[in-house]
Amino acid sequence: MDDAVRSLSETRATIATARSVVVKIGSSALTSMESGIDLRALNALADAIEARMRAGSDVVVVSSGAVGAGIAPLGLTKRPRDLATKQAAASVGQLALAHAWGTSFARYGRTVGQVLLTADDIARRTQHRNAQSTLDRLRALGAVAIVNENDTVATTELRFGDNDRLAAMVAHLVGADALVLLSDVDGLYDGDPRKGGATLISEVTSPEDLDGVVAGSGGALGTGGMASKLSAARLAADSGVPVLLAAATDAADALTGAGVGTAFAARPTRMSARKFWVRHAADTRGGLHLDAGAVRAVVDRRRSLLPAGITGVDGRFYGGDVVSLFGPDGSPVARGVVAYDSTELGEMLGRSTVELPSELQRPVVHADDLVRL
Ligand SMILES: Nc1ncnc2c1ncn2[C@@H]1O[C@H](COP(=O)(O)OP(=O)(O)O)[C@@H](O)[C@H]1O
Ligand SMILES: N[C@@H](CCC(=O)OP(=O)(O)O)C(=O)O
Repeated sequence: MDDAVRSLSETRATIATARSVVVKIGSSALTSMESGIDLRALNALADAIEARMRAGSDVVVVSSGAVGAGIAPLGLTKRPRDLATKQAAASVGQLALAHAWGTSFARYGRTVGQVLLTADDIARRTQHRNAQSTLDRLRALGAVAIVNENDTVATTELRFGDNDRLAAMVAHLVGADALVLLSDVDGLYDGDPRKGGATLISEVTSPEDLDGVVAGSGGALGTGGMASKLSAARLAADSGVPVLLAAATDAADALTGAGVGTAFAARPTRMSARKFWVRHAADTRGGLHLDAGAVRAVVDRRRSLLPAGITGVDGRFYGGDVVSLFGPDGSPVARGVVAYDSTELGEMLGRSTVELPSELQRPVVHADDLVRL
């Protein structure tokens, strides 16, 4: 480890030396309303990413900017608000964006592959695994994956909502050691920096560091603003991936030394892929209502859920689906993979395991498939 890395905090040193990195670039840093893609900015980003790859890291790029890149070519003057025009702009812009990344990395003889994902792809376990294999294979072949949401097919319900969240999901999907969010702002401030008087926060190590922080909306081209970056940083950190939020114009510094921007510490142990999927990615198909004893067993004592503590079943689901678990007051306390169909559970409710036939004696939700909220 060189001296520069040694003098950084542990979180920054981890990001600076991470073997596998997801780099997310926001629309505001890559595109403008008047002229679409900013090729100079994109080339500078590709330079910084290529340098990091040559230093031995694998990099996956999550690139926003499809809608932003489609505005000028379609003769529009502002970011569209309605879904159909946004999707039309994205279809024009994504083509230009992927082409621009391809041309830029070609300067180094590096190939790029386009990976467009919807939230549904991450929520369904087989698609999730397929996306994982594609990203792994691209990496193994030395190509850079350029990931974006599949905007032209993602409907309101199936959207990630913002690419910060998508990037945090991808970081977990590829087992990244660090996530770098590059934007038009040089880090997290305690208030909206556009309003003046705000102070840069250099490091976030616990939720208390965010007390009093006002995360405002984004620019004219950005989607989620600072609130979505904070929630993505929390999601990544919660799953064991440290995050650096920095300005895209500082990409070279962010990717070589990690000495700029705001660093978010990760929790020490990485959540298993299965638990991450249950907690953050999977759609829930129904719910189980628990009595107070079952909530104590599942939440406090980390036990499996047995039929005796279940008082009600919501919705129709099948064994293997993810369901929500609710406490006696109706608030969600956990999520987990259910072992039985909703129709089977009806007769099992409230009964102790020994009273049930042997084929119904497995826990309803096994402790290994259960995440507390
Ligand atoms: N507390 C805050 N700290 C930093 N930036 C903030 C804050 N609140 C609001 N912002 C604004 O969030 C913007 C970045 O969000 P956004 O436009 O969605 O970026 P991107 O396109 O990179 O995803 C910045 O331009 C900044 O003005
Ligand atoms: N998928 C959209 C990006 C949406 C988005 O999250 O944008 P941003 O807040 O700039 O990261 C696009 O490419 O335009």
